[in-house]
Amino acid sequence: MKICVLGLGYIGLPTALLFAAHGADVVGVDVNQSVVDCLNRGSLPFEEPGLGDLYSEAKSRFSVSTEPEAADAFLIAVPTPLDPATKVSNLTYVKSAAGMIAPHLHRGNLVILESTVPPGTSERVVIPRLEKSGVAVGDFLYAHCPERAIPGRTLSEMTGNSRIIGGYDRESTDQATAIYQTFVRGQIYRTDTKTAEFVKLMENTCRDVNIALANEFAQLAEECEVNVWEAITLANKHPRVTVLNPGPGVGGHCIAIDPWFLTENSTRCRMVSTAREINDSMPNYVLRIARGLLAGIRDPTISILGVAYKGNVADTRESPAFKFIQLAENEGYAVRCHDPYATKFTHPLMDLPEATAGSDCVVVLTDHDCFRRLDPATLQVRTKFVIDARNILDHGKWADQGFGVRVLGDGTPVQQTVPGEIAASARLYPADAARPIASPPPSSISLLSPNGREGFL
Ligand SMILES: NC(=O)c1ccc[n+]([C@@H]2O[C@H](COP(=O)([O-])OP(=O)(O)OC[C@H]3O[C@@H](n4cnc5c(N)ncnc54)[C@H](O)[C@@H]3O)[C@@H](O)[C@H]2O)c1
Ligand SMILES: CC(=O)N[C@@H]1[C@@H](OP(=O)(O)OP(=O)(O)OC[C@H]2O[C@@H](n3ccc(=O)[nH]c3=O)[C@H](O)[C@@H]2O)O[C@H](CO)[C@@H](O)[C@@H]1O
Repeated sequence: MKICVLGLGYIGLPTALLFAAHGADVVGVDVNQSVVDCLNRGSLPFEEPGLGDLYSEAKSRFSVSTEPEAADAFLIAVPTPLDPATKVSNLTYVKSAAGMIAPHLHRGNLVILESTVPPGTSERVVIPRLEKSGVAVGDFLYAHCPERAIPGRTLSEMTGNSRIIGGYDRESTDQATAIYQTFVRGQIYRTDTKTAEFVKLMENTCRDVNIALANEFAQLAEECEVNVWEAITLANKHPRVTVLNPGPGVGGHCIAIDPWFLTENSTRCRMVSTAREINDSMPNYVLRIARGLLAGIRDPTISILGVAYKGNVADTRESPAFKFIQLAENEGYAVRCHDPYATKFTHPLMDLPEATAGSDCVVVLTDHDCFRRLDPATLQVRTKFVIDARNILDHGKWADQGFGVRVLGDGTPVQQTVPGEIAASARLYPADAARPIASPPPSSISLLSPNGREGFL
């Protein structure tokens, strides 16, 4: 079996390597020459736990190119970004990938779309472009097989998760199922292409709405001067309640985008767009807290800890840090950023001492594990304020070092946080107490539920 995988990013590369490691001959195709050069040098274009070992294992059956070639199966894993101005999906890359496959497509070949797309895209956009080959769908096989793996645990989820296979017809579903069964240990569920497209978007929209609810709870709790972290922990003791974690906003290439794909053609949606609005407003809310702390300080400097969209990853796509920084700079604050994982960002990334030197407020935006262990005694700040927008720091330790500690959702009225103090409710419910961990989590796990339940990431 020869498989041609178009798009060697966070999804396409691990998928291509898994196929190769399980016996297929794989040609990985990427239009970005630097990705191809990087792989040809034997390096990886990004980091993901286990990917280096998998690359070594798969190397002998894996080659890379900027052009597709004839194969038994083609898999499309190219980006599907959101147009920021219109909030409509940008299908340019998917269209181009289908157009690149067409000249190589033959009767009996299988084409799989893994990219996340609005419902109906396979039928309306992808299949017609593939048919320009002169082969009609039915004579070639087609399936939409959305990816569910979570960055930071991509390989274990790609192999262990259940999958949805949405075939154009029975034969397409059978063939696609057979290919995935070479490495997927999870259950495979069969459906049609449009339902598969819809299911993927529902999954991420469900998560976005639930995070929005947690973020709204955080704001409501503060209005009531209640610590939301304690409240969530207790609410989650109910057997049928699972509240997620509030935070500074929702980023990444999926959760912040896919709800718009689901609703882009709808005139009915209310809850989905409201959830997007709430999550997108969280940087404003965190900045409001900073504004309260920094009032009266001349030429204030904010130090951002974490610009990646979530803990223990380098990816900054759609990170809430972008909006927070832009708002902070518009407010007249100087901003200095530190992130031990991220390499690409709009602002210079500094090491920790440089990013915090002379700072008036440290703001934790990303839940990298290394921040949990940070020793505040080593920081040469000017004013000792810290805002923990992820509830991950050892708050007692920071307060002992003279920091005024403000945790997102801790219920402290802004004006009551003074240097050297920790909010009473935050002291009552420090991060470690709020998130008991029964056994050490895998290093890639960054978010634990307040009650430490599995499946909470
Ligand atoms: N990253 C995730 O966690 C994740 C999870 C599930 C689903 N998805 C979906 O998978 C798709 C890919 O996402 P990603 O994060 O891997 O993207 P990515 O940006 O990491 O990688 C995509 C790659 O495709 C290449 N490319 C663009 N056009 C091409 C073409 N015509 N032919 C060949 N290569 C081309 C780009 O150069 C890039 O290297 C998206 O639709 C995304 O929504 C992503
Ligand atoms: C349904 C689902 O699980 N889908 C996953 C998701 O992967 P992801 O990495 O984008 O997802 P998250 O980890 O949820 O992060 C998103 C943002 O939400 C913030 N967040 C999270 C939890 C919380 O309680 N409070 C928060 O504030 C977090 O910091 C970050 O900014 O989409 C992928 C692509 O489709 C899927 O493949 C993958 O299965």
